[in-house]
Amino acid sequence: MKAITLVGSTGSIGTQTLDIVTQYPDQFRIVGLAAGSNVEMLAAQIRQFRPEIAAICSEDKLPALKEAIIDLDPQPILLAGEAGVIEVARYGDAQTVVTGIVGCAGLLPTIAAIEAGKDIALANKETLIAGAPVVLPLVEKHGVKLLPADSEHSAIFQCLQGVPKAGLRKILLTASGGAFRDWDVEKLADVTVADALKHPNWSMGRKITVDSATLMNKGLEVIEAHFLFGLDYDDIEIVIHPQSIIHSLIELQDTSVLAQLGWPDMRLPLLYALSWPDRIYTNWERLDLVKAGNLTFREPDHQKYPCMKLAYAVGKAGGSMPAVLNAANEQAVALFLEEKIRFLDIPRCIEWVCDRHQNDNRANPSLDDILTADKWARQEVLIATEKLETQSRIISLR
Ligand SMILES: NC(=O)c1ccc[n+]([C@@H]2O[C@H](COP(=O)([O-])OP(=O)(O)OC[C@H]3O[C@@H](n4cnc5c(N)ncnc54)[C@H](OP(=O)(O)O)[C@@H]3O)[C@@H](O)[C@H]2O)c1
Ligand SMILES: C[C@](O)(CO)[C@H](O)COP(=O)(O)O
Ligand SMILES: [Mn+2]
Repeated sequence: MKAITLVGSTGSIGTQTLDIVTQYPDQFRIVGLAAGSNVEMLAAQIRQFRPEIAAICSEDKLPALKEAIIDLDPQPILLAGEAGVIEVARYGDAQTVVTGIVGCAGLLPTIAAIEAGKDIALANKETLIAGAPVVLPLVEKHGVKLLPADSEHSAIFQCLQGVPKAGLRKILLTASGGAFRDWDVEKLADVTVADALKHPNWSMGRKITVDSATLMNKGLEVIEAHFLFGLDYDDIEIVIHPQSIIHSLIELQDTSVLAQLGWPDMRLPLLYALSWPDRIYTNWERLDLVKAGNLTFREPDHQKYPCMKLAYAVGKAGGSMPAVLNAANEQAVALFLEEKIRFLDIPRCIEWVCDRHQNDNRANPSLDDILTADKWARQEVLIATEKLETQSRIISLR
């Protein structure tokens, strides 16, 4: 029985992970749960999974959480705030921590889990994109496993089983193309939040769904793949695959290509991150290639979606620049979701902020450097939106 802790338990990744635990009570048990502010759902999860410890980040929600489970005996340890979430991440005999927190908010809990010797089932990609210069050495130092749960990186990881490290030549990251893949570029100026949240294939949290629509999710995943698998950026390619059946591919030195296929269902990469190196039998719908139908592929449109090239350039720059890109994206997407900026302002703001960090890029950033860069970038986005508004200047996109 594997003991797991789940941070971000009330979100898309979190609830799908708990669906797995519910289906396999003989395989998994929950040690800790942590959420942001959804006190009702967290209370229900505590009641169902009876963790030893739980935390809610929004401190003002702690009294309501205590009240909601006051009848439980024994009581879990209940904590609040960022410190509480961090404590959950490092607590007890959990062997694996599933990182389902959205954004760079997942960085410190992930570091705490690694330092406590826990394997990481990595769904939260922002943690690695922003924090790799600190996270990867800690993974090495503490001898823990970093198991990819992002669907593409799980596909690559699955294909790599049994492949010698020197055998890998290229990674081919597939992309659905997001909500606007069939829209004319002229129409993107006026898209609404509701439009952007209509992902063609996956049901996900709001932030990542907008990232899929801007293709920044794919740009972030290029950086994620570089850090996870060590390939140069020029050997990581993006291919648009509208059906999201092939979850990515690897090309080997002899030009052979291996792929992992399945229905677009995040439970599969999550389950493999928890069961690796074993495989657990499921009664989930098997892939039916005839039912899946035609599998098509096309080149990414870098004119329509500048976020991908921006991410490649930032990844190659390295240092603290990926942390700046990530934070600027988080802030810009949040402003878009609040209907304070337009969809096309997202890449413009990010590029403006990254341009302004170039001379301050820290080649080997410490954790403090990363956190400082993150905070700076979020502030800079607010300045960028004013510039965009007042100067109505169209920043030339590369
Ligand atoms: N969803 C997918 O299919 C998918 C696939 C691949 C990778 N990912 C990655 O997985 C991560 C989560 O994505 P998601 O779609 O599950 O997001 P989501 O549905 O928005 O859920 C985010 C979770 O994080 C919690 N949270 C937010 N801020 C927090 C904080 N400061 N401390 C503790 N918990 C906090 C939220 O809590 P409350 O709701 O209680 O506020 C919620 O449980 C992202 O990094 C995403 O890129 C997601
Ligand atoms: C489900 C997924 O892994 C989230 O990262 C996938 O990447 C989303 O689809 P898209 O190809 O980025 O649109
Ligand atoms: Mn993905």
